[in-house]
Amino acid sequence: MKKVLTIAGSDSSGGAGIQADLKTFSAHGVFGMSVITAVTAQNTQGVFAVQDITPEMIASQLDAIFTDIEVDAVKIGMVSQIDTIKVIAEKLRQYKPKHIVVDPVMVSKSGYDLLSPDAKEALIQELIPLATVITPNLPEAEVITGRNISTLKEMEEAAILIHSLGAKAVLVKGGHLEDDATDVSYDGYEFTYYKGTRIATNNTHGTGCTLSSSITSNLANECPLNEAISKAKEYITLAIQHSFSIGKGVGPVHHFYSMYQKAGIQHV
Ligand SMILES: Nc1ncnc2c1ncn2[C@@H]1O[C@H](COP(=O)(O)OP(=O)(O)O)[C@@H](O)[C@H]1O
Ligand SMILES: Cc1ncc(COP(=O)(O)O)c(N)n1
Repeated sequence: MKKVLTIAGSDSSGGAGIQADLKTFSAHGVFGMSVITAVTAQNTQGVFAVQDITPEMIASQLDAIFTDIEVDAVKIGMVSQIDTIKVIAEKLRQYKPKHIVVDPVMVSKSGYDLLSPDAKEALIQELIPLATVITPNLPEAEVITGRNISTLKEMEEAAILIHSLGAKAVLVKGGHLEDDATDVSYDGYEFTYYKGTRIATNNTHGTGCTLSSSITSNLANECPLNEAISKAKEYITLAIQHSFSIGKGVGPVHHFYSMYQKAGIQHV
């Protein structure tokens, strides 16, 4: 079985972060491991508190995994602080995993800063050059490039700029577009479009975490990048189609829809 690692924050409500990543890994038949960077007190309505894990403890978690287990692919999510970013980058440069998917998480859907505003530059300088693929949503791509982005053409231009910062490939996600939820990737040679019609639902908590974890699983399973992304797009689309309401706010996506269908288990 392939072994994949998420380096991310914990979401107590289970819709995003580490919890979404581990559910996605299980649904893809890969063995999931986690390095927790921060603990959030969070639900479907918002983020209420964050406690960052110390850089020393993050380094220890990474050492424990990499000195013992061969990791097939890594995904990076919420990284919170400058020192968190620095220690992760240092350890990944040391251990050199084959695939690194960077989801540059900045602000939660509920509007809370999950990345300290002063850490944006560190994320750009330290993590982008390590990325097999980086998966910004539109607001994140705007922060990284310093440009307004609202059209497919502007998404392509942003992808070129972010690629020039050192990522091997860039996937600009269109979840925040006005109409279709189409994503665009650029690998330095060509653009690829991953078309998606917008699903009318409020339950999109953790969509970005899920998409990047699905790409990570597919890369671990030796899919070429474009195939890893297009399969992940199919997975997130199905997961959003079968998303459901828990609590009073933005609900989670459904990770196990196909598995439950095959097993004849009645799903929500
Ligand atoms: N309402 C929706 N209908 C269909 N696909 C969506 C919807 N919202 C997001 N997506 C897709 O989910 C994935 C995550 O995108 P996005 O929501 O932009 O990321 P983030 O969670 O980082 O903000 C992308 O593939 C995007 O196109
Ligand atoms: C710990 C953690 N990591 C990532 C997200 C982003 O997810 P979303 O954009 O759906 O709020 C989150 N809310 N919490």
